[in-house]
Amino acid sequence: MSLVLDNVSYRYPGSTHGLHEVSLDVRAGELVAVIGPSGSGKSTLLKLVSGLTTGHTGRIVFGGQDMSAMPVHQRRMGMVFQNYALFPHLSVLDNVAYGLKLRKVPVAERHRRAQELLGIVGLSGYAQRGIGQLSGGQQQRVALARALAIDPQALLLDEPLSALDASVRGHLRDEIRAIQQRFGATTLLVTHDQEEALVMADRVAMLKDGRLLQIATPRELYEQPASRAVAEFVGLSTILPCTVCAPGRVDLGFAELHAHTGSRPVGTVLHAMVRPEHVRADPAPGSVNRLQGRTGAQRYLGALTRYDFEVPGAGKPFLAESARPAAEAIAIAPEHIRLLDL
Ligand SMILES: Nc1ncnc2c1ncn2[C@@H]1O[C@H](COP(=O)(O)OP(=O)(O)OP(=O)(O)O)[C@@H](O)[C@H]1O
Repeated sequence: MSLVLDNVSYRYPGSTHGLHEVSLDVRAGELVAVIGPSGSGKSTLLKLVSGLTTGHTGRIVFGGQDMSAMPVHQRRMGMVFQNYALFPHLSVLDNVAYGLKLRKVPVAERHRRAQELLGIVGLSGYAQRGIGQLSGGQQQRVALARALAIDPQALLLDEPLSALDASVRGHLRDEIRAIQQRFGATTLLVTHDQEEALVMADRVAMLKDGRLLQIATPRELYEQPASRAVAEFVGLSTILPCTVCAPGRVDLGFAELHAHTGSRPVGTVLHAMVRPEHVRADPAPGSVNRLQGRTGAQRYLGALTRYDFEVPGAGKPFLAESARPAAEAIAIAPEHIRLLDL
């Protein structure tokens, strides 16, 4: 079932913070990751969809039905939060079966279903354990099994992996994605981990100051950010102010470069963005967009070295990545200069 937010706004009582005119459309079975700086409204968005927070304007429509007046437990949405919110006094099995008990499913049936889900999340032998006897990763799986037990039509995941260390996180991330696809659950995933968003999501929605800046596939978001705020938040880049000085050319003050200026008239002021992997080291003399300078700070990353390349007059270095740092010059192909309108 698809989830549609249509011009949704919410303000916390007595404050100006919240969500401002957010419209987005999550297709049936799609996983949309919600990213953005701290305080941008990610959790607020999820709480409004879940019904834990009420009082928005605009419409939240799930499966064609307006959810505004529907109580939380009728929404058939499975939720997993950062702190798991498991019941410490209940066994693993009873935690997973909890939502079914609320829905008055008979005991034998709910235990059967809970066992089945524990199998799916890889915890078959743990049904009778207490929550305190589980690792963080195992607790996270219980939370996921509990969310899935009610056969949800939507999954709302708020930083579900943030408490886990990197190796468990990577593994569980793949598992959550596989389970989500298997269940075909329409999913919103809040994360502050960009890599998690890019790897797991069909599309990524970026919020800032309670507003939706862009929703796009991970590739589009990285390669074609719609604004400077998105470009700065997603991945590494060098962003410099520039002016269109002729069709197909921009003036950065210290150099003129060939770039795809499109229909922008001469004199347009904007920003040029370059990703580090698109900075070519030591191009032949006479190459297009060749810039002379010197390599500054270097960080060895194994297969690659990430380094600063200082071009006189640029004001800040170009961030570059290549097998070996440039000795005296770099070049950036015109198609790799992304122009961002102000
Ligand atoms: N109960 C509340 N009362 C007033 N303001 C709140 C309340 N909860 C959150 N806010 C404010 O609303 C804004 C959005 O908060 P929200 O928790 O949605 O952000 P977030 O993007 O999830 O942040 P984080 O990444 O830090 O978890 C913030 O400015 C926050 O301070």
